[in-house]
Amino acid sequence: MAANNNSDPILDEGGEGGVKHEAVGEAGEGKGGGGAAATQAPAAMLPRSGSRPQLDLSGAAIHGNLEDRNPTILLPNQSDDISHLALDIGGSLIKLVYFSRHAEHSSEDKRKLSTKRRLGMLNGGRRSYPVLGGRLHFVKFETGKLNECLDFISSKQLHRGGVDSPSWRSGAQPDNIVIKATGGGAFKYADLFKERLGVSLEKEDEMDCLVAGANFLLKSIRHEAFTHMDGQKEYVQIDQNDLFPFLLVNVGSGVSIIKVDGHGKFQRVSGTNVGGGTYWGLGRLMTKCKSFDELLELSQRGDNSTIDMLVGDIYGGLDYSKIGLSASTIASSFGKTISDDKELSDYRPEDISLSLLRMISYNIGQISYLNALRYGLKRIFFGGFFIRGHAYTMDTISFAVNFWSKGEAKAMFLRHEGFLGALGAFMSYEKHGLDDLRIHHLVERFPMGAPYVGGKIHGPPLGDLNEKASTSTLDHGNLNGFISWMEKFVQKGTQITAPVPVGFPVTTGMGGFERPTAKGDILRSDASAALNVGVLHLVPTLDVFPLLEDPKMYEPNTIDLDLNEYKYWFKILSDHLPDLVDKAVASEGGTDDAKRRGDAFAHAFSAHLARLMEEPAAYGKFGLANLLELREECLREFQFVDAYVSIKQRENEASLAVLPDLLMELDSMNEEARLLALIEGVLAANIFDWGSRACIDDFDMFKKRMLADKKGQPYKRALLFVDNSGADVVLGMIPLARELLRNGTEVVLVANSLPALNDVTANELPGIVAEAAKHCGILRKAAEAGGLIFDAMAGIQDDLKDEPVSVPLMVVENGCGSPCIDFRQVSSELAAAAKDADLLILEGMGRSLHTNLNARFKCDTLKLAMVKNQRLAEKLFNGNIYDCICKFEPVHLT
Ligand SMILES: CC(C)(COP(=O)(O)O)[C@@H](O)C(=O)NCCC(=O)O
Ligand SMILES: [Mn+2]
Repeated sequence: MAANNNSDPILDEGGEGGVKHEAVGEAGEGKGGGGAAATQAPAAMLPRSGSRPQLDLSGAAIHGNLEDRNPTILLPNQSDDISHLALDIGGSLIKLVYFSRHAEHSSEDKRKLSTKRRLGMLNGGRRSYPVLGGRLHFVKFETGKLNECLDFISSKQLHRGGVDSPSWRSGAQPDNIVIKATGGGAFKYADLFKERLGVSLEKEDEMDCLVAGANFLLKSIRHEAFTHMDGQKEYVQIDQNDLFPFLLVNVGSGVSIIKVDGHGKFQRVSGTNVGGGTYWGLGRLMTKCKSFDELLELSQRGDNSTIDMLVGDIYGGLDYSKIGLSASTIASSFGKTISDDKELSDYRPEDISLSLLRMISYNIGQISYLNALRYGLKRIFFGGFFIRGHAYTMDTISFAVNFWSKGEAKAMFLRHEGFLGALGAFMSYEKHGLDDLRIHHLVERFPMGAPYVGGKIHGPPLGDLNEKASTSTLDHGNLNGFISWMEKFVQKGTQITAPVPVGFPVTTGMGGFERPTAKGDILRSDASAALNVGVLHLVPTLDVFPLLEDPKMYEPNTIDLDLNEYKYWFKILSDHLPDLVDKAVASEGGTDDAKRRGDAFAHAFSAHLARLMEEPAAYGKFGLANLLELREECLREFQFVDAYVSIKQRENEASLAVLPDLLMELDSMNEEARLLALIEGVLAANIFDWGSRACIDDFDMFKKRMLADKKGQPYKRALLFVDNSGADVVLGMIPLARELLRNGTEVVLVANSLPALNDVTANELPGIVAEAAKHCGILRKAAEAGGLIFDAMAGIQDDLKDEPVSVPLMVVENGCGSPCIDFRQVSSELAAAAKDADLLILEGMGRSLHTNLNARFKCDTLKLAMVKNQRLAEKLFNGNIYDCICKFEPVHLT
């Protein structure tokens, strides 16, 4: 399976987290590696892989000539002095945490800047949090391969603060660089670091670091902690106000048990010398295994009953039920080996490994439980290299804790378990900037390491994309008589339906506690954990949407992705992949380079899908929205700026051509008929199909609010979350916006920050509105007053004061680069624009069906979508494909 094939260079990381050390010096971020990325033209135009705004624009001012198309924008609060690298050098592994800053492009900044001015967001002094725009990467090396680690640091110039740092740019040789490090190796290898990199290691206390790392993770990452029982991972939402005290058990070579009472407040209350080193040491002696992972892998196929003495062995196969012991409970680890006159060589190494693993895991679980009992703690978090995401180890520990505590105490594990110390060391920099981070400032991405930068792409080629048959999937029905513009807009969409050959892996749940279910040779542990821990994008400009009724209870995804759902969406996405690759390659001119990147993208995305099929919870709690966003992020990683760019342009042009007719038709209707035509128009244009029934139809309620109640009180400000380019926005949402403007409502068009499928972006929208405004006085007046038309002509209204101004029509970005929206993480400009809003209109399947169908807001909300998927229509509404949703949720009724 691709996801676990470490020799596949798609997985060969080295650039952006993940793990692989094999790729040292090869990949990079398009700068440090000095590889081919720098020579690729599209790359130069693309903010790499960040679907979120990254700069702190507070206090921004334009320097130089204002007439200049791309004037320099000075960002006084965008600080340079950010710590970049910290290390945890353990006996087995070296863990690196490093930070890379992320630059954004001035053309985008201009639009944002003018929007922020209009929203009055440039007021006030400095931010309340330090600047963190950038990414936190997690990388591991075996300590035995320390040289590779040094090469990696050197190739990326991490010890000099990265390639962006002033010292690097000026070519100066800084002679007194200090890097924070923890773990025994910080002492042992200090001289080597000085010799090879010219840096001094500043030692940080290991316990301090472990606790600081754990506290940071539990505070800042939404799905960091999980339970693991019977092969099932379940993410636990930690209440920030109820985090302390807890027990932190770090299982490294030995085991430390720490009672944590708060930030920097902890006590090492116990420990045991029987830990990971014991398992590895004894295991190595008894099985001749060459590595820890090999030993762990052996255990997967083991049967410990040949070695351990079980209760049933003593009680003639019976349970000892009086004291609650089943026949299969281990009475004595390795107990059977005393009575036989067998030699070591008579036992299977697999069985030995499993017996050892169970012995040590139980023991750790039991000692941890006893300490939790001693201090009255209910939560025990386990970390350290011994766990390494190994399902059976976690199950064994969980079982022990559950068993001894009779279900009272909970064993939990951390996704970044191996990085607690390194993270803590990073936090020990004076200006690490992580202290004030909130969950909503962090976005985790799972890059594959962009292997097209210098590496070769292995695996079967996708074949000649041009040879694939195209079929039309759009079916155009009747127009119900009154929307004659539709006829003029019939344009055939094509879709390639050839499937990508990616096998369905088997389930990997452990399926019961007593014995690990054999699951081939795949060990989902450190070896493949490269794909489990992503890169943390730190985005200080993200906010929680202020109109969410209850942010704590909010869950963006409408359906849970269980394995069955995964299988279904896996197939949909796989089926769609060749078409997407085709479009992406064409969008970059169809060059050889674009083809190569297209292949790489397809492989990388297929590997993600395969990984998730193997373990749906591998990347944290992952819903359909995350899956759809992952695809967009994957495209961006392979430097596809906008796969649908020309399709979008074509459809915008075609739609704009028929807009005048539509507006004329609408204007000839009475108010009531017009509102119906407008809402039907939005729904029809969302898929470009109709003849459907409404499975949720609150139109009459909305009409009452808009028409009957309006006279006294029209909406003050409506946020219209737009979806697709072309007919959807031009012939659906813009006419609806126009109607609201006509009623005296301010309209904020909210669009994606970055492209996703054929969705219109916030950068494209002013141009489209300006074109539409040519045909309509209402739009023209509103767009001019809001400065939109000036934006579209690439100028900025610099005469605007810094106070918020009431503008009738404006465009803001939503902070997303996905077809869906997670209202826990939106752009700060959207959050600012929401302050005075009393109507939300969410449009399209991604934003109002896959996500937010059940979301509640503090103001009236209209959700409009065409259900373009049969299964979903059946599942959610007992309906059919192309049914419509017109869901109106006025606040006074809730
Ligand atoms: C990707 C989408 C969420 C985009 O829909 P939109 O938000 O543009 O209405 C949606 O088209 C979708 O779920 N497509 C997959 C459905 C299918 O192919 O059956
Ligand atoms: Mn869309």
